[in-house]
Amino acid sequence: MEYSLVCHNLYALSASPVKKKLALLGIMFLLWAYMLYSCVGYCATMPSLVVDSYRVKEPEHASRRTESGGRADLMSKLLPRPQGWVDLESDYDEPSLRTASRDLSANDVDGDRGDEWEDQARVDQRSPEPSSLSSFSNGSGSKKLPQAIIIGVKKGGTRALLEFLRVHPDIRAVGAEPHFFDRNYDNGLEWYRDLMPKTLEGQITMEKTPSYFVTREAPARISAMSRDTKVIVVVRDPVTRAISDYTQTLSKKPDIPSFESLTFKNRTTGLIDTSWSAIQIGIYAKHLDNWLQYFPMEQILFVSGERLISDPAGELGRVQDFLGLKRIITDKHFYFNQTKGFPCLKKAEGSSKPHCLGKTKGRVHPNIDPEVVQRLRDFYRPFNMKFYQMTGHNFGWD
Ligand SMILES: Nc1ncnc2c1ncn2[C@@H]1O[C@H](COP(=O)(O)OS(=O)(=O)O)[C@@H](OP(=O)(O)O)[C@H]1O
Repeated sequence: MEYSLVCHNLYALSASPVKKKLALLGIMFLLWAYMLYSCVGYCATMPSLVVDSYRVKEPEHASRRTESGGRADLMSKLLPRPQGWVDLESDYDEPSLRTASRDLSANDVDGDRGDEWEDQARVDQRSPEPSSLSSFSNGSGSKKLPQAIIIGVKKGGTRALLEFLRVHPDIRAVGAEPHFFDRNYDNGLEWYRDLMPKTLEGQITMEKTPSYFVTREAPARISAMSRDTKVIVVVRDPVTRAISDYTQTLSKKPDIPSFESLTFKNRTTGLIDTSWSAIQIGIYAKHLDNWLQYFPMEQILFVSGERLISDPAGELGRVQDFLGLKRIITDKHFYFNQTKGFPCLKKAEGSSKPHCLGKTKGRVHPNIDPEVVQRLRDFYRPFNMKFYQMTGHNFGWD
């Protein structure tokens, strides 16, 4: 009886053209609802760190708007959450490097992020990456702990390296700095894993947090996660690095003392203040010593911050070899942008447009008294020599 009723209804439906259209509309609606449902699910699986960190920076009215507006919330779920082009700065100094009077950026954690909104706007317009798309369509891929980490050094060129590496189809990376092995270790490995993008078999998960290099506990913690983790250190002339570090702080706190006065404990005796983190970070040999207690040299790759600017493809070639990847990132990917004064990508990851790093990368440094620069060169020389010896590579800073 029921069966014949259904048959009858189906027959009636197929008989009338109006009803046919209605049925078609109904099917389309169901398909649309299914896609919407899948899309919300997909977006919800994207790592929330980047978005969350932006929320911190969102103006108050914006967050109020999101809290009150269910629609805005739904839209924010539907829009792709990008991982990339977060030119955030590393302005967190490891507590061990802080002193009450000398750490000028102690209250300045992530204080430079606002400068990068320009870049972020570009990210939001980018189409999802191919691997994201495949995850979207078949739900494949899973979040894995990173197999390779850029551990430093602050102001060495770590952002440039990570953004260049992301062009490689076999590398997926977190955009923001997780600071797991220094600040957020208590959150546990599952928290950390959850920040990672989904990867397919054979893809490498990466992150960069430049403060790890100077964090005493970091090597032991990373080794405890996996002894096989590959670590990459971008090193730069410690004197220029210190000035770059100071320039970053100065951009946020224009009233800080001069570089010259911060450099010395006592200007008359010429005694360098090694408790100032800007100076301390550049004693690479000392920090490396700590890493060598946990990692063999073969698992550490040193990238020259200088060569990353003068020959990005050359340095990227070495990094791809180190990671066991095919050399896909080559000269063809870069062009030198005269206005920026730095190499830029012809096509950023997931985009067809050229891209340079944001304005907090490649700042104009203040002029520093040449005598002070010379004094710092003399100070770093023995540490640099030791570092060249340890790494078997002369970086040419002296
Ligand atoms: N391609 C390209 N574009 C722009 N900037 C480049 C590039 N390659 C290297 N660099 C240098 O990177 C320096 C910033 O280093 P980091 O990204 O490690 O800084 S941070 O620690 O994450 O804040 C930044 O330092 P400053 O010049 O002192 O601003 C740059 O010199």
